[in-house]
Amino acid sequence: MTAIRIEQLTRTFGAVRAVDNISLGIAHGELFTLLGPSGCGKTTLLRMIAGFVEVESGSISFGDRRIDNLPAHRRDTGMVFQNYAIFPNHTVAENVAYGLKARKVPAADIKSRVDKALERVRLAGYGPRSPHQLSGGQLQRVAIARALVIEPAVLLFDEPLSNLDAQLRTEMRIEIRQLQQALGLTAIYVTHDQEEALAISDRIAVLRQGKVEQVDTPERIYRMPQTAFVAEFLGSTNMVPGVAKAFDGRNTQVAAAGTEFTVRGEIASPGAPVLLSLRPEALRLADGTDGPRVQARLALREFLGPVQRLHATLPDGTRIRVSALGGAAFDAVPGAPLVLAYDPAQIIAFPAP
Ligand SMILES: Nc1ncnc2c1ncn2[C@@H]1O[C@H](COP(=O)(O)OP(=O)(O)OP(=O)(O)O)[C@@H](O)[C@H]1O
Repeated sequence: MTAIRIEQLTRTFGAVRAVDNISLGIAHGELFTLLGPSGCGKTTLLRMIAGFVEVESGSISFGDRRIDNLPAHRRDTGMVFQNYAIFPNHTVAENVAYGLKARKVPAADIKSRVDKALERVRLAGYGPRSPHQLSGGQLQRVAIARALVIEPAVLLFDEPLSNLDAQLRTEMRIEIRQLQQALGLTAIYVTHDQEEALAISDRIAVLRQGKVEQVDTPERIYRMPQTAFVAEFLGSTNMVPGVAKAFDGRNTQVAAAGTEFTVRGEIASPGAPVLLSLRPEALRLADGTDGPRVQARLALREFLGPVQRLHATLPDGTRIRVSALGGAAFDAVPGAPLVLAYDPAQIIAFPAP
């Protein structure tokens, strides 16, 4: 059953179409991420769902109930903000109790619900503390407890981890995911961090200039991007322009970078300009096994521990990055010839813009 249905939602600010005719369906128990670069409209869309930004046209429904005409406090959502939005002069317990008091929950129930929510975010016993006695990660957990305690139908996360340092971010995103799965919560999560989106989402909507570019599982978004924008935004890739040549019934040859690439499928008619996305991990140092390959030269090698990043120059001078496993014996010096092998199914072709 669809938990959230967004239909033809639009919001403009002056000349800017922040949200431009977006339609999406989100399932029960799904962690659904809105991902995109700054200004793509993800925060505006989240705030329209929360009720903080007015809907201009279109509709939002939770189950079979239309909610876009309700005030924010009657929408049954809990929101976790980027800046935590914790009241500094109230204790942790009072902060968590806030939504329950506003909903006139009897005092006797408040304490047990607050304790349970703090336990869920691993802060049992922290209720009497003052917020300034907590670390950034603990403050964000208080913010999550405060959103959870009202048992909302939908949990909304607005870049919840962007104020935390890198290590805490990766720890907290696992906590959020585990909590969301354990409680079976439906959640919408806004981030501009592609790794975070890939790591925690059931599905991701990539937004660009107020429109949905692609909606898919993390794996499909990464492996089968439908547009060059999605391919470039998620993970690093090498974009190489080329021209399609013949299709042999299985693969299309593409002239690019002073050489030829073999790409799975009939990607374009002969003579059509294309853009190839070559993920660094889709190329490897040829080891004598079969498969198509291209000649290159080593420009630079970065040793990164588990992997090495090779910067290679293709015959026309185009520079690409190639990931090689860190353990592979490799002692070539800059200028040395390299033979790069690849699987034609791992090269994605887009029509040239
Ligand atoms: N209240 C507002 N008044 C005027 N313009 C706005 C307002 N809110 C958002 N915008 C504009 O709408 C567009 C989308 O903004 P939004 O904040 O939704 O993007 P975003 O993807 O969340 O970006 P960021 O990651 O930087 O927060 C931007 O061009 C922004 O300047």
